Order: sequence, then C-alpha cells, then structure tokens
Amino acid sequence: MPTPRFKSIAVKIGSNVLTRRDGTLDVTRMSALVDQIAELHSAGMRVVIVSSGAVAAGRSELRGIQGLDSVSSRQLYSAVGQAKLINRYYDLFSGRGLACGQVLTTKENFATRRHYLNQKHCMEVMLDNDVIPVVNENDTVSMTELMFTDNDELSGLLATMMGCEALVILSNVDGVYTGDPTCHDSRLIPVIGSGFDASGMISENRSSLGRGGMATKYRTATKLASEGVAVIIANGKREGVLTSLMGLGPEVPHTLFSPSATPVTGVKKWIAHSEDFAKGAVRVNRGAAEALLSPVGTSLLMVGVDAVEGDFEKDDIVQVIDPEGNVIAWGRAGLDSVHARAAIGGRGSRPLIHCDYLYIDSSVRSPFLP
Ligand SMILES: Nc1ncnc2c1ncn2[C@@H]1O[C@H](COP(=O)(O)OP(=O)(O)O)[C@@H](O)[C@H]1O
Ligand SMILES: N[C@@H](CCC(=O)OP(=O)(O)O)C(=O)O
Repeated sequence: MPTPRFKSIAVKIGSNVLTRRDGTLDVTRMSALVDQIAELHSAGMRVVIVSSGAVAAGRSELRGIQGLDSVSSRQLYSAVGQAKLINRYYDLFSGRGLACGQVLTTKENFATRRHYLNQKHCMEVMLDNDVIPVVNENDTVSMTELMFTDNDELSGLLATMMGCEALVILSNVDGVYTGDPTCHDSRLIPVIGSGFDASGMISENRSSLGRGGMATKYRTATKLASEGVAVIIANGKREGVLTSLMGLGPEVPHTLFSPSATPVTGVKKWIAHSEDFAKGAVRVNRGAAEALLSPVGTSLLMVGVDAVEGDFEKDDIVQVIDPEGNVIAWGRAGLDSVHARAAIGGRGSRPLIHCDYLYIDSSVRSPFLP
C-alpha cells in the first residue's frame, strides 16, 4: 500500500456534505467517508473529524415546529440532531471495527491555556487508543456572542492544537474559485501560496445550510498555512475524496494552501487563535509598530507603549494597536495592567509581551509594515 501524504490530519465535514436535498441525513455519504477514514487509519494516519450537520439533522427530524426564535431553534435542533449524528457515526465506525467518541466543545474551552491543554489531552488519549474523535461545537449551550463563526474556525483551532500536518475542509464545492463557483467563467484555483491574495474573489454567498461560507474557510486556511499547516479545500461529495487527497487514489480537484516553511511553536499557535479572548489592549508608538511588523522577531518593550487599556492579569491575552488604530498583533502579557500602566514609556523593565508569546497578524494592513 502506498504511504499516505500526511501522518496526521483534521477533516472538517460541512453540513451540506452530510445532507440530502430533502434535508435528511445522507447516510450513504457518511458511510463512504467513514470507509475512507477507516482506510487512512489502517494506513497508520491519525485522523480527527470535525463534523457539522447537527442542526440540519435535527431540523429534518422535527419538521413542522414553528414559532421558535433562532437561538431556541438552534438549541433544539442541535440537541436532537447531534444525538442522531453521533449515533450514525458510532454505528458506521463500529461496522469497520473502530470506535469513535464524541467531543462537544465551545469557544470558551479555548480561552485559557489550562482548558486548551485539557481538551488536547482528551483527544490525545482517544487517538493513542485508536478512538476517532468526532468534534462539533456544542450549539445547545454556545452563546451567540461567544460562538465560533462556524466549524471552519473550530477545525483550524483543533488542527493546530493537535499538531496536525494538514486540515482538509470538505464542502459542496471543489475548492476556491476565481469568482462565484456557479458562474461559467469562474475557475478553480489549485494552489494558494503566501504571496497570493484571493480574498477579493470570495463572495458572501454560502450554501443553504452553511454558516460561514467560503470567507471563513479562506480566513482559517490562510492563517493555518502561515503557521505551517497545509490546508486543502475539496468537495466532500466526490467519490474517494479523502483517500485521493492523501495520495491513495486518483487526483481529485481541490485547492491547496501551501504551508509556510517557518515552524511555529505550540504556544504561539494557541495565541494565534486567541484574539477573541483579549482582556485588554496596548497602544504602541510608531517605532514599536515598525519593529513588531519587521521580519525579525521582536518583543514589545514598555518604551514603545503609549497607553494601556482595560484590566488584565499577567498571562492574559492583550491586543496590540498601532498609532492608526489597527490591531496588528496580540500576545500574552508579561505584566498585569496596573504594573504595565506604571511602566509606560520606561526603559529597562521586562518586555510587556515577549516575542515567543506574540502573534503578528499576517493579514494586517498597517502603514507601519516594512
Ligand atoms: N470564490 C468562491 N469559491 C468557492 N465557493 C465560494 C466562493 N465564494 C463564495 N462561495 C460559496 O461558499 C460555499 C461553501 O461554504 P458553506 O456554504 O459555508 O459550506 P459548508 O457547509 O461546507 O461549510 C459555496 O457553496 C459557495 O456558494
Ligand atoms: N454546530 C453546527 C455547525 C454549523 C456550521 O458551522 O456548519 P457548516 O458551515 O456547514 O460547517 C451543526 O452541527 O449544525
């Protein structure tokens, strides 16, 4: 048997891949994907699944319910649909002699390093014992303001958390197109490298069941690629898509986001995905903004800080804002806000954010870029 292209991957399966036109769960499609994941597993790969589809599955089960607001219907449908979804996965995997386990999570579970490492440990134990993790956002308790944009965002976090070499996002399109994929003159983009900006080609269109559309897939994919993780977007409805993408079958159309060759440490990956948990902000002067945005890794020193906003503890995440008001970076504070305020503009004190704990947003548009 040929060797798979990667040793460890996360596979995100969109709602549309798992749903038939009439809204019911497409068990044939699920079964085909489970077959392929079992094949990858027996070829020695570690596979984590992020599966959407709970809300869609619940909605098709409870047809006819009316008058619920959007939060209530999401809670109700996901409660019922998730039970149905995981049951199917469980039966399908056990039919292939494998166990799968359910991991339901929320954005808050990624907010502190302790919770983050706890979840990571759970999934490592599962993988070490040949149990396939099937992850989804816990929509029954996720509050609107603290929800993942969608499972594309969640899958990006998980792929970096688990140290995966690649993330495969399965949707109902073959990848990123140069325009609306339904227009006849749009073309599939086979490879997106670090110098290529395709964001202007992506419309807000999304499929009937999708939550975030291509825009969140693109955002997640470029971020992960910059952290050294390969990302592939492909059509989950194509026969043998996963085994093919892993080099065990004939080529299928897809878009590859080529990974950066610069390695990123585990803690930095966590920080990269922690912007939403920032407890405060620091405004930096021109010199500091230029130094931070230069290609040389630099710590943020108090001499470059003009203002400290919010109340934060040491080790909390804080945003870094340039003199034009752009968020250019975020990182783990080495001082609490009281001590940081007292040290504004000072020399000789510890860095406010050490470069090992600082993430520079590669999509930033700042006049202080070199
Ligand atoms: N440039 C583009 N290339 C591909 N798809 C695009 C593009 N712009 C918008 N889209 C839309 O993104 C959709 C996929 O996202 P989404 O509906 O969220 O799917 P999923 O349920 O798989 O997460 C496509 O069906 C398409 O309508
Ligand atoms: N947790 C939700 C996921 C919603 C979502 O992100 O859907 P999609 O855009 O199809 O990946 C569900 O299971 O229905």
